Amino acid sequence: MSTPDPLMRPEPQAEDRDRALRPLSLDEFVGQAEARSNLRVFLQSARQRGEAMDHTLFHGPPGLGKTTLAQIMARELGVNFRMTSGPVLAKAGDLAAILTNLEARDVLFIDEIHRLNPAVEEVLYPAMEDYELDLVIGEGPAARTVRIELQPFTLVGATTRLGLLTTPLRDRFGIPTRLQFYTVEELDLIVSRNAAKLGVTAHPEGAREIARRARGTPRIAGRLLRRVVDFAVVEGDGTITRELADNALTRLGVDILGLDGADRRYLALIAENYAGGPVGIETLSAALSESRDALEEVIEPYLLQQGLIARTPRGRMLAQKGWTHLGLPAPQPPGQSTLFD
Ligand SMILES: Nc1ncnc2c1ncn2[C@@H]1O[C@H](COP(=O)(O)OP(=O)(O)OP(=O)(O)O)[C@@H](O)[C@H]1O
Ligand SMILES: [Mg+2]
Repeated sequence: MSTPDPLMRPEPQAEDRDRALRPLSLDEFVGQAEARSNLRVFLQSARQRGEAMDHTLFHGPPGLGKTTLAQIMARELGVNFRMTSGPVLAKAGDLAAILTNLEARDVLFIDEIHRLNPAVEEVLYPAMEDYELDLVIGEGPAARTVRIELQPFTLVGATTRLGLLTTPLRDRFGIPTRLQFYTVEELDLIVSRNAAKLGVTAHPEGAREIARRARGTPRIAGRLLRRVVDFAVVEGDGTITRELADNALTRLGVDILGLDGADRRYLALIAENYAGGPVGIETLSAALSESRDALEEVIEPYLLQQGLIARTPRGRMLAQKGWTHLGLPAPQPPGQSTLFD
């Protein structure tokens, strides 16, 4: 898959230094007000009853804080945090080994849980429901099943693709939680706090400019902040002013709505080659040389949320706001004519 603008792609990268900026408690975690206030209740209840918290599923676009919230849960529960991911668990035995090593009330985090192998998923069902593991020992006629009791634990799953989860797995999560894009105000607070953590001075309008152009995503806000700091250090006096942020972001190819080159190519393709659509996702994927998954998981959610495009049964369409953003006139709806034609 080609990702031409790594700066603006919200997926983690090897060079990601997100860790230093990661909030460690629910109080420090900005935004997601509804999810946060519910989690606060469930966490406290589990603590007071001395029981494992119910299994929790976080879903939503990349970089909105799923992994961060899972870590915060373990911390607030005062238990161990064990982390793995769907594609890593190749065999049922891999998961069994992890499950049997959990201590009472531990949090087991499975990232990309929609990519679990079906054989591994089967092991998860009784583990989630009854804290039991059915293991087959031996082969052929000598094979037998042994049941192993597990410590009660909390499974926290994360996925960018809720639709790809099987129904039985989805149904076993007592606390499904959707994460939303952040508002500019929330991102502003995150950027200001992160600037302080990095020891740089940001004017309020400077922080606001970065927030406005962070695509609703804290991971992108963190990454843009670091790049703007680079410009501030090298070309300014180390202070992030609005003008400096605006200049730096424009030079990085981030436009006033926070769209990057890949986003704009997506919009321009629908406008220029397909007269605004509708156009099918496979066609877009081929024309842009981006995988369908990348379009659906990374590019489209924000464009939809911003009202730049619309999803219809016949494909994607450019919305009025999309035409305006590209600086192009929207075509007249069929059957309507202007005064001059
Ligand atoms: N609410 C928040 N407040 C402050 N920083 C946040 C918040 N949410 C996320 N972040 C920052 O954004 C970065 C990305 O968050 P995180 O890794 O939790 O996203 P994710 O949803 O797990 O992404 P992915 O789907 O790619 O795994 C983290 O380093 C964290 O510092
Ligand atoms: Mg994550």
